Amino acid sequence: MSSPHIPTEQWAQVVEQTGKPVVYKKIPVQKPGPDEVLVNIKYSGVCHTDLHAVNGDWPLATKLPLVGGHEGAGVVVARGELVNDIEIGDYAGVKWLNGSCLSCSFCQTSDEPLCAKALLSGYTVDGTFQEYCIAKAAHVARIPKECNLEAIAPVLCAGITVYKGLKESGARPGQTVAIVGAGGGLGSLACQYAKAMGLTIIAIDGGDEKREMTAKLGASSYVDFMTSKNLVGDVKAATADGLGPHAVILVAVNEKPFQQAAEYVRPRGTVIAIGLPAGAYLRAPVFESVIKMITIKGSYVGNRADSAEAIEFFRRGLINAPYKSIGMSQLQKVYDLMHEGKIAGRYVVDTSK
Ligand SMILES: NC(=O)c1ccc[n+]([C@@H]2O[C@H](COP(=O)([O-])OP(=O)(O)OC[C@H]3O[C@@H](n4cnc5c(N)ncnc54)[C@H](O)[C@@H]3O)[C@@H](O)[C@H]2O)c1
Ligand SMILES: [Zn+2]
Ligand SMILES: [Zn+2]
Repeated sequence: MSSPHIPTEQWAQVVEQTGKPVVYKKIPVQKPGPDEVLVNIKYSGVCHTDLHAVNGDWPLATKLPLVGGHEGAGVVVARGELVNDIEIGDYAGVKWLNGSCLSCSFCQTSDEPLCAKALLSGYTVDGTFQEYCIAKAAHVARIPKECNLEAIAPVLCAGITVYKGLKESGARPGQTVAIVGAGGGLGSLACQYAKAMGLTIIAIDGGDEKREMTAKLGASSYVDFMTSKNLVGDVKAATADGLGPHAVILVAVNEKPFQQAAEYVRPRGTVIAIGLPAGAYLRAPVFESVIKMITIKGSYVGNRADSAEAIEFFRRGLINAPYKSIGMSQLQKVYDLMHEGKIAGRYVVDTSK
């Protein structure tokens, strides 16, 4: 394939100052290093993590100025001289894990997200809210040509993360999982992955739009956290025997549900914390946790194999989560809606607009 034309300047959304609106402006296109690729990002999903980065509310500093975004789907347009397993013209995805050292004990044992030297797209290195983004070739997601780049973008963080979380929960086909924050970006994908895995789903979120959406995505019941007078009782009551769900996937952005899950999870059940509300703590009653033999775990994105598997579920047509499209120039509007909790599903930005 002949080399594509690569401009020297491009449009990007830049965080110049934490806590301030993002700035839509032209910035230079970078050149990939020896072990990197340059991906012409066509579409990027907007994850709540991007909003945490803009707000600077996590105990981990971002680079500044910063180009956010880590659900970027596009086409490889250049590669460094050491890269020989991905071709110019291939579809590729830039994920949260932009790169890792590949040689520490975590990288060696497929726990790359735990690498102390991990590079994080849209956080410690520039991400996908630009037309051309750099990523380490080893970590770039391989996307089959038959996949729609717009629809697959949310899989690159939300999909991979919830797929990994569901696996970490140990829930088996036929068992019940509660998805907390089911109407959001991660939650809507969690509904689809859980359905594909043969799990019964209790969706927990707020409002009727999310109730209707999660029902379409495969949830068999819905508990509205905004109107429920006894959330713990309502979640338990949503299981056939009233003993609670086998697993709980926490993808909400508030602390409260992180303090309730241990109370309604089934004896021997597992609570998986994925959402990262600022300054929040998990809470569990010691007595019940012990006599119910509960497991509580964190789950953080996924490794390269998890990523490939999550993409394969999508390629097979098992994952159809709703998304709304908008030009990248409108990114701040998406953040404003997200801040208000008004987004059902995911927003995907088109970098050409
Ligand atoms: N662990 C990881 O690897 C990982 C990866 C990606 C994102 N995240 C984090 O996951 C969180 C969710 O991200 P997102 O993009 O899906 O956000 P989102 O804003 O799209 O969705 C969050 C959902 O939580 C719901 N919610 C709020 N309070 C709730 C409550 N009390 N009970 C039930 N639902 C409630 C909201 O209504 C919303 O639908 C963020 O904190 C993000 O940073 C973690
Ligand atoms: Zn994310
Ligand atoms: Zn490492």
